[in-house]
Amino acid sequence: MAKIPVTVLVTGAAGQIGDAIVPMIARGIMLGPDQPVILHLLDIEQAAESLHGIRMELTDAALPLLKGVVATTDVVEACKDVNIAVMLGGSPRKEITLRKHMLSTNVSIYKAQALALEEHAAADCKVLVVANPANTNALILKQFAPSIPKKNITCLTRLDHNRALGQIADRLKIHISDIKNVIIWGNHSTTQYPDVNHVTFTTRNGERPVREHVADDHWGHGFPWECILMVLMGFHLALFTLFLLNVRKGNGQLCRGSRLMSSRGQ
Ligand SMILES: NC(=O)c1ccc[n+]([C@@H]2O[C@H](COP(=O)([O-])OP(=O)(O)OC[C@H]3O[C@@H](n4cnc5c(N)ncnc54)[C@H](O)[C@@H]3O)[C@@H](O)[C@H]2O)c1
Ligand SMILES: O=C(O)C[C@H](O)C(=O)O
Repeated sequence: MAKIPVTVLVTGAAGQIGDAIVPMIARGIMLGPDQPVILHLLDIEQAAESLHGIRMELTDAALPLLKGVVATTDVVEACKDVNIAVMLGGSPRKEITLRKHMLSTNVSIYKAQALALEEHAAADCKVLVVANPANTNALILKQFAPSIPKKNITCLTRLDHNRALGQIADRLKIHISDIKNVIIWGNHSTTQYPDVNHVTFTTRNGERPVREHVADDHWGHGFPWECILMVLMGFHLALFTLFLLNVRKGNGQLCRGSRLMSSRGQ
């Protein structure tokens, strides 16, 4: 028997991440190949044309699992009967800002959207907050949508763990599947502590501690500020300071410029 469609809200659907994940949700990548979906796409007036374009692309694709699309700039219409909300809407971080600098803009957006979800979404709605500061936005959402069970509200912070894995793999020229015991303490901000103290990686001779290995080689040459850090702090400490900074701030994105500031495709 065919399953009942699940209504999925994507806020900020016309943005970079929305553009990438909306077709994935419509193709069953999020909920499975036999789960029909109805998509509710929300964005602001300034993005209405892009939103319309996304809707037209979904129509053109004639996706078998897609049972309906509501593309709107009206938060109440967007939140009606929603079972799952993926919250991307908000301002992204620019090159010189930190995630906490997005508080004033994004928190007011999350308050309004929480009130609409509280009133119009399904009682057992599940919410994933992505827009930054993701953990604070999730907290605001919980405060202003008290009838949504707390355990149903989460925010995306796995990126920090993946980023740490990627940095270590890149550094040691190994695959991420060979790395164990990365820990991220704290939240998705510059106050987090990506902890490599217990990290090991697989070698032909068994498990080796990462800290022991990186102390031996010559990483960091060619970047003047890294060399300065190394002189000031000593090689080993500087190495891990750079690792901390890279994971906390997502420096790869800083290199790619403000248009690609957030992590589309990561
Ligand atoms: N938590 C994480 O790991 C993580 C990873 C990547 C990106 N992010 C965050 O996700 C968010 C989206 O990233 P992006 O690259 O798609 O940004 P983007 O700027 O390309 O897209 C954001 C979209 O939100 C829309 N928007 C703004 N205000 C809105 C509102 N009130 N209601 C509905 N939509 C609104 C914008 O018009 C835009 O289309 C950013 O806040 C970014 O910092 C978080
Ligand atoms: O840092 C950002 O603003 C986007 C995302 O949260 C990231 O860590 O890459």
